[in-house]
Amino acid sequence: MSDIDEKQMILYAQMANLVSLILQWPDINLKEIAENFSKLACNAHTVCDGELRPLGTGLYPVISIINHSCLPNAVLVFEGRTAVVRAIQHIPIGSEVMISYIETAGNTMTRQKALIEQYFFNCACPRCVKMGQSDDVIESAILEGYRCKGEGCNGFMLRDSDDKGFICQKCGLLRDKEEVRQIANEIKTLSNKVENLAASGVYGGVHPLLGLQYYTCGKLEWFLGETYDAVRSLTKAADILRITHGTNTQFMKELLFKLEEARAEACYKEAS
Ligand SMILES: C[S@@+](CC[C@H](N)C(=O)[O-])C[C@H]1O[C@@H](n2cnc3c(N)ncnc32)[C@H](O)[C@@H]1O
Repeated sequence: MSDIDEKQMILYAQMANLVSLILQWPDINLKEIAENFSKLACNAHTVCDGELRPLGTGLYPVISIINHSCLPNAVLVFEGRTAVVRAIQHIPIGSEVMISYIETAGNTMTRQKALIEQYFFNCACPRCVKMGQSDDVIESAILEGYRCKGEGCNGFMLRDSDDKGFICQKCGLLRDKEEVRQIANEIKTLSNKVENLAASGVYGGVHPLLGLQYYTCGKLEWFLGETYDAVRSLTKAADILRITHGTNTQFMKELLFKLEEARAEACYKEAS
């Protein structure tokens, strides 16, 4: 038994014990409960909102028969509590529909670790088999993402709740407007690089995270008064996300509404 298996087994046994303590049933079968936790972990999916923020965990029997690939041909999204699988490329008859269980924007080592720890398998998808090759090394560098530049801190920067700037989730460092501008440029450069990779087939063409990156970038550009750039980014976001998310969700309606608003503002600016 590997260290990971042992750690997970201990965790499930502890969780089963907790259930037993809460329920206080005389004939409770601890082994069965621990096994059920283990089955749940392998078969459940994280329910997310339109912007892929996790809301909870759900068990969907039909969805749980779908295998994983880090280069999937379909995506799993949620419309409220309803799970929807959408093709993101043409899937020939007889080919397996595959979704990603994890964040595909991680580098190969990070993805492999996540899959082993939660799903107990070694992924041999077309991206994972390239581990260590030059393509994989370049991809890792691109996927490092935006990190806090605070001394000694490597936390991630996220938009703060007031939408005034970016705040590090680890050390609390706040970035001012000029730095937000730099971040927008970095995201744009990153998105363009990811788009180039997508075009070369590494991401399979359409990816919800790429669409969300354009969406974030468009909102930032709009916030900075760069309306034409915002229209361009929001249009790219809409082109991708209408495939991965459909057009009927509240999230997409908001995006399309923002795009219309940005277009109207751009027209007004041009006319005045
Ligand atoms: C949600 S289930 C998927 C359906 C499962 N293959 C079945 O037949 O019921 C998740 C489990 O399937 C297996 N699995 C999924 N994708 C895989 C892949 N690409 N390679 C190997 N095993 C995979 C792993 O054992 C994982 O824990």
